[in-house]
Amino acid sequence: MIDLLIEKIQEKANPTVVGLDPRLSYVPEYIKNEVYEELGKTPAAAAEAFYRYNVALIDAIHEIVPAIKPQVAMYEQFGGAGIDAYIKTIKYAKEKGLVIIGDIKRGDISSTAEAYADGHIGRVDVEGEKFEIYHEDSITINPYLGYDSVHPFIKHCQEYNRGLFVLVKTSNPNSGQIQNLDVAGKMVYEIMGEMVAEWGQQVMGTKGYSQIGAVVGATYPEEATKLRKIMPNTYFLVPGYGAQGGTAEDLKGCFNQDGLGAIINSSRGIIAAHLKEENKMKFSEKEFALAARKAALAMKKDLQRVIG
Ligand SMILES: O=C(O)c1cc(=O)[nH]c(=O)n1[C@@H]1O[C@H](COP(=O)(O)O)[C@@H](O)[C@H]1O
Repeated sequence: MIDLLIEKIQEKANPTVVGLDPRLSYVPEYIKNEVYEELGKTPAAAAEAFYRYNVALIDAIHEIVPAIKPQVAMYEQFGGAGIDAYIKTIKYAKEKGLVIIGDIKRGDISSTAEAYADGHIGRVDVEGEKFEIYHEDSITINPYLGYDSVHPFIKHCQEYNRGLFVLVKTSNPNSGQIQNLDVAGKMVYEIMGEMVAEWGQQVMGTKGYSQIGAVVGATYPEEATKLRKIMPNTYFLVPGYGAQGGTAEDLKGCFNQDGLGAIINSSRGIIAAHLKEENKMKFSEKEFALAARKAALAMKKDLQRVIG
């Protein structure tokens, strides 16, 4: 997965991942009206609205960005239909050549982690027949239960050429409550960074980076710079740019000298660009995907300032 991700980043000259975190309030009225007519005002209609919205967004951005990151909570809140919309979105994006980072943030004891790993980045077994269910190229996981909870995922990265992005230093305001605790002279996030770097050595790709990446928030540039040194061969998935206040300047420390090492996420900043005050007059309701495309192009340009 990591080699493919790097290839796509280089091909598009753009280290951006678009977060597909749909909300009904972002979906234009004409799409909602269509699905409500077909399915009523139901969870199934909400899920179908998300799918149609995503298809238009993917059509508009797939030539600009290398990857998407669908956030599973947005879909699974609507039950089975929501999960179907999540899977259909992934299949559609893969047909368009995009790399998929499934933002599922799983973490549990080893036997349960195996089931998550089988379903998301491996195969499920039904009486000896193997099935691939979600088709993500990589997923996010929460490592704070320790190595036995992470190992089943690493095994699948080896077996199926998949990737992980492991939460190390998250972007949210309270992330320091635990992640910045000082433990014998080191911060918890630094210790986690060391562990992730070490785990990653088991599954190195061919371009100097591991299949095991790390989530490092754009909102904590100092921590990101420290982690870059602790984890030279680890790709960073960096959320927090845009809507959460992270700027291109804050991202400098996330990249290596080779201009690689980080992929920057923006969700609301791209997929809800049509709702920004300054865009409301520029784009009609039907042009929401064009607004997203313009936002993705603006982000690409902004990032080029820091990586050259
Ligand atoms: O793992 C993540 O993707 C993630 C980790 C983190 O530390 N902070 C964070 O915001 N995220 C996700 O990144 C996305 C950020 O969305 P925007 O703030 O709208 O760009 C959401 O899907 C979050 O769940």
